[in-house]
Amino acid sequence: MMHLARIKGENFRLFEKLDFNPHPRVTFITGENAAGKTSLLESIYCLGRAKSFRGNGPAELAGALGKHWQVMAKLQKPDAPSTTVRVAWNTEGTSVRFGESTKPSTAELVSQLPTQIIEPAMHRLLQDGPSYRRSFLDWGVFHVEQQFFPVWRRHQRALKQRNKALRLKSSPKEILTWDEELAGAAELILQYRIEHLAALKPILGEMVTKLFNTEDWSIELQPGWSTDTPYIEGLRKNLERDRKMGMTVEGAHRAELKLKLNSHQVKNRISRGQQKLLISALILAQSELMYRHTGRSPILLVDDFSAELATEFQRALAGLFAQHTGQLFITAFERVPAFDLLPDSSMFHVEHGLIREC
Ligand SMILES: Nc1ncnc2c1ncn2[C@@H]1O[C@H](COP(=O)(O)OP(=O)(O)OP(=O)(O)O)[C@@H](O)[C@H]1O
Repeated sequence: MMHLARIKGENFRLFEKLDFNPHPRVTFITGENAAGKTSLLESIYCLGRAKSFRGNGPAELAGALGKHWQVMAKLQKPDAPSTTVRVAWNTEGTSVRFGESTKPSTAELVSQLPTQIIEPAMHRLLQDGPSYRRSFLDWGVFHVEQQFFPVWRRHQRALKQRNKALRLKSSPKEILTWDEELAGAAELILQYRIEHLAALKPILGEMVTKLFNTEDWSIELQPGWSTDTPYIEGLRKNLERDRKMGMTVEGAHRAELKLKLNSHQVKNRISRGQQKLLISALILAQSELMYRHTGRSPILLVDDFSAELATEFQRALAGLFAQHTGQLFITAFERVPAFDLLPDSSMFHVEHGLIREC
């Protein structure tokens, strides 16, 4: 399986220098508070996404040595020469290098080095607004369906233009010029999302049934508009409302995923520990689907493994991770017995921005 074979960094947060050889399967990273565990995962995330997952701009990631940082890794693929990936920042901006390609687009990088993170702030995926669930869904569709990205981009462009025309109170004729493109893309996005969810359901179902000991669960897509009629008809029918609101009220950009467990919306009912298991199951199910479709698995970063979980849930989570076919990086304060369920692994310890193998 594709994996990162050597990771090096410079001046990345508290790491003046970073250089270690992770395990092709599972790398555990332990350390005290503020030792640098999350920063280490963040550096790997930057390699795959060219940005942080903590919502910080690139300048925030620069350490004490000045206004620059870089992260590099050797990406090893089965039966192929390794590729060097490098993401760097200085005051002129962020630059990315992927093998021979010196200016890959973010979409290219994301598709070449799929990376996912499970971290404490992810409870938003279940608790907060629909945009988090849409991003989750679309991440999976993007990696499984090659045609999705150009359609999604077309959709974003048409939506932006139509909304601009609505905001500027343009004439109905001008607004209508965007409808066909927007509607065509939105209908396709809906189809891709429906197909993805149908393929995801059985994989997720197996995980959820095992974790929660129930078959009473559901995941449902709300398309974002009333699908009784084609989207384009809705756009035309609701033109006056959209003009009044200054935006396109309905559409694929309003889609929502509804999750229920034991007949209740998960948002209102489940504990923090259960949320963590469910979010992990969602991400692992998508990873498995990606593996079945493309033969590739994402690199999975797991921050603060034990947080919110007592022993039994820790074992359940480790059991889930044991099914992951891709590379895993897992941080925790200390080694816990559940790690024994992932024996094909290496253990590292971080302290004040230094990493050493244990
Ligand atoms: N740009 C930066 N330059 C130098 N140090 C930084 C920078 N950004 C953050 N730090 C420091 O790095 C330290 C490590 O933070 P990090 O979040 O990686 O720790 P952690 O091991 O995940 O801790 P916890 O388990 O408490 O979440 C913090 O003390 C933080 O102040």
